Amino acid sequence: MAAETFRLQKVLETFRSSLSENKEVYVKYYIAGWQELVTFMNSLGSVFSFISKDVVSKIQIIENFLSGENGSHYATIQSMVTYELENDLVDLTKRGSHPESGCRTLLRLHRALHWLELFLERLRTSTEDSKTSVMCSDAYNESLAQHHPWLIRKAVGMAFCALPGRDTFFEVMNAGDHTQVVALLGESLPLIAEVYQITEDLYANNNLLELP
Ligand SMILES: CCCCCCCC/C=C\CCCCCCCC(=O)N[C@@H](COP(=O)(O)O)[C@H](O)/C=C/CCCCCCCCCCCCC
Repeated sequence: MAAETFRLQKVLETFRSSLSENKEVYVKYYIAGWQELVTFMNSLGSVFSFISKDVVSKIQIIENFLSGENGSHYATIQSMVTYELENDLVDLTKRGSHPESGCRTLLRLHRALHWLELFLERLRTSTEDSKTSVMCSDAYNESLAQHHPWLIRKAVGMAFCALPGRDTFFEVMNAGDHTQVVALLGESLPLIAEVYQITEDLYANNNLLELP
């Protein structure tokens, strides 16, 4: 079977589809957006496979909830939070009988979405001599790093050194020439930021931002 081709346009479409009219976030499209990003990361080589495996396992956990008998409660992030909290399905302070709740699993992807937003904004405004490894690690240090232990931070730091240059990145995004990629990034970023902010507010209002 031919490997799936990444297109930045598809990421834009899935995150756009994830927002309902009343600004709820559809879980199905949220994880479809992540699936697209995994395709991108897989095309960068096996040095990133420990990262994509983690994302894939989190996507799988959420997909299992979605296709399970209580799947309808997982239609949006909002309904998932209500359902899991009302039914005591979330380990709130320490890991216990619900170590892989939907809320906790999605929180890990949510934090990573912040990294993505910061990184893509750097990429959008970068110049020819900007280094993807520096943009990536600056964005990482400002976001995800504070949630990762030393060992993971070290491994991630090493993986960043293997990142291809800016030109290759733009090429793999598969969205035309540099000007077109920059324009599409400009279109995608507000959507990603909106999805991020809606989720952040929801989690903050329910004291879920530090789930173990
Ligand atoms: C539009 C295309 C351009 C950019 C495309 C980028 C594609 C990026 C795809 C995925 C990004 C990484 C997502 C990482 C999710 C990490 C979730 C997490 O924090 N997991 C940790 C905690 O989970 P639990 O143990 O509590 O269950 C887990 O311990 C982490 C394991 C692996 C390390 C994760 C490192 C994240 C680094 C982020 C930068 C990735 C750079 C990719 C390069 C393109």
